[in-house]
Amino acid sequence: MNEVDLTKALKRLEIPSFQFFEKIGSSNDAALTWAASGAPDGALVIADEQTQGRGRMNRQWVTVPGAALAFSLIFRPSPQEQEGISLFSALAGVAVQQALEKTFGLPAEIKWPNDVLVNGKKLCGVLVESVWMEARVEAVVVGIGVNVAPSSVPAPEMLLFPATCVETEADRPADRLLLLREILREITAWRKHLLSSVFYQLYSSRLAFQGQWVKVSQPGDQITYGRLKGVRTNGCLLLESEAGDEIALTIGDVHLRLG
Ligand SMILES: O=C(O)CCCC[C@@H]1SC[C@@H]2NC(=O)N[C@@H]21
Repeated sequence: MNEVDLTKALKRLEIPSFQFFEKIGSSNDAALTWAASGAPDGALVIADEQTQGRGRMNRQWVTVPGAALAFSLIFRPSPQEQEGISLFSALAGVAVQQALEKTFGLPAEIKWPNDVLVNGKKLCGVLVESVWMEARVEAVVVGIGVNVAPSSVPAPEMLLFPATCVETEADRPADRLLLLREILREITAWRKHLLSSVFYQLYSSRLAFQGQWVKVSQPGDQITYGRLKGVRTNGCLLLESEAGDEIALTIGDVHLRLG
């Protein structure tokens, strides 16, 4: 990946401005800095390699050069979007899921809130961070990491959840820039429908583990068990407890409950 190819790939997409780094700490950190100094809505930070890539709940996210996609988008939510800020996280999951389904014919699913799985293994993670100004969100940074080539998949002992990559699942070489284009196209298209029932239905219909018993690990070593019922329109996860009560969760890691 280089700046010239990237410029060509981003042509005719609604990306007002971008920063490319061959090597960076974390594209989310660069995007947060740029957001604080006036980055426009839709600006993109992309890196070929990250040395301090971050995942949800402060986990490490490894990005080796030449093998993955690691990028962060900066959004300036409109007054209407302020009502559904949490849906930017779902937007990233839906966009990657759709791009993989349409471009590679992969049976991609979304592990709530926004990991993308293929055949039960994770190939994309999303880290959403917000910049607040009093009660208003000034900017949302949506960081997306996709494992594209096999060398992007960390060793099993480094993983909390089994992982895979696009090329292994599609059984063919994958062009990172083509995939980036498709993801960005999906993000732009679905952002226009973020608060609509069509978006909600798509997100719900691609959710992994529907109707299955799951375990949700939350910060502070809290664990919640239940049958996965779906999501609310605001993106909360809905479980049904063994006693039949409804449980709504705003944060956590979903795993299938074994036994
Ligand atoms: O699965 C997760 O916990 C989320 C992983 C998010 C990784 C992406 S890669 C691009 C952006 N920069 C980061 O440091 N993290 C996100």
